[in-house]
Amino acid sequence: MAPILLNCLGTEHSEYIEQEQYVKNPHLDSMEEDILYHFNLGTKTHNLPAMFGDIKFVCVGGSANRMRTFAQFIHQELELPGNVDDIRDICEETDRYSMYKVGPVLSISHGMGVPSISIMLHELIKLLYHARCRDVVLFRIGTSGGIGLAPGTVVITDKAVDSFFRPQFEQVVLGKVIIRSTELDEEVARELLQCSAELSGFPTVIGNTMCTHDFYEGQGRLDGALCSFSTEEKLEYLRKAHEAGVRNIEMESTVFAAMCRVCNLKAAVICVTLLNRFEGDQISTPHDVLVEYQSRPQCLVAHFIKKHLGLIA
Ligand SMILES: O=P(O)(O)O[C@@H]1C[C@H](O)[C@@H](CO)O1
Ligand SMILES: O=c1cc[nH]c(=O)[nH]1
Repeated sequence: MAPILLNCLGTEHSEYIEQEQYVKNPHLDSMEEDILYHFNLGTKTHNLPAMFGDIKFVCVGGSANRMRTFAQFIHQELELPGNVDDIRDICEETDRYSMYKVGPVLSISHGMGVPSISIMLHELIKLLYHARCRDVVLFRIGTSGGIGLAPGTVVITDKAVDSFFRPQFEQVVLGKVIIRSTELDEEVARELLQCSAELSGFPTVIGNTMCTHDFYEGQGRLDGALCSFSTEEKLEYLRKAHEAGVRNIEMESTVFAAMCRVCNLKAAVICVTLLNRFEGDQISTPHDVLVEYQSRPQCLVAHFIKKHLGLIA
């Protein structure tokens, strides 16, 4: 079955794709009410422009605790009034995602894997649309497995690629495969690299990020409950990935890049590497070291936000 190319290589099939607004769905305008079910928010029950209209930066990451920590960190970094312990989870009545708003910054968890982040992104992008937000930049701040990098290195994604090293995301819609491009905003990536040079606290590189649909077999690990390949086959695959410019592996970047791109949202993926996959599969680094590693993408993004808000030169 031939795939449909949507917003890939300049191919546009629908006029609405070309509109500048964030949502790309002609059906939304005729709905009386839009319930963002997994956020427990809605257009009739909440005044979304009043609650979220000033959002300029959205940071997303897998874990609810990480995103609460980030909200508290950015509150301190922006020197906002009030107590960090009072920052509350806007989605506390659902247990799907956590969401924190700190001044112009929204911090949201997305769980693990493409389906989980994809549902979150549909509702987030509609939220930004209903709230009439403008000029929003999205960041995924995550963890990953590195390829040929020292653990703790931060990778700013150039292109998000699939398991065949292709810069694309495939979505099955009505039984047909739709392919979307996964290119990210080059300027934001360059600015983030510059932020890293200014902070000079940890190694940072720009490289391709491979997004898989599994942590174990899908990432060529030998330590899952199932494994059908040899150590040599694993290493050959990782070597091929490295040759294709892949520097880290995680599980959300392709759909994140694709949805942001179609919806005219500037976006970046910044993931710290927890291990060098040429050297092993198990994550045996002590907890306190992992916590410090996870803070690195947060520091980079906080620096970027402070520069954009004019708080630092
Ligand atoms: O944002 P996180 O750190 O959750 O991203 C990676 C990819 C998977 O979701 C998860 C696997 O451990 O970590
Ligand atoms: O190896 C790793 C580490 C974190 N997240 C992943 O998806 N893979």
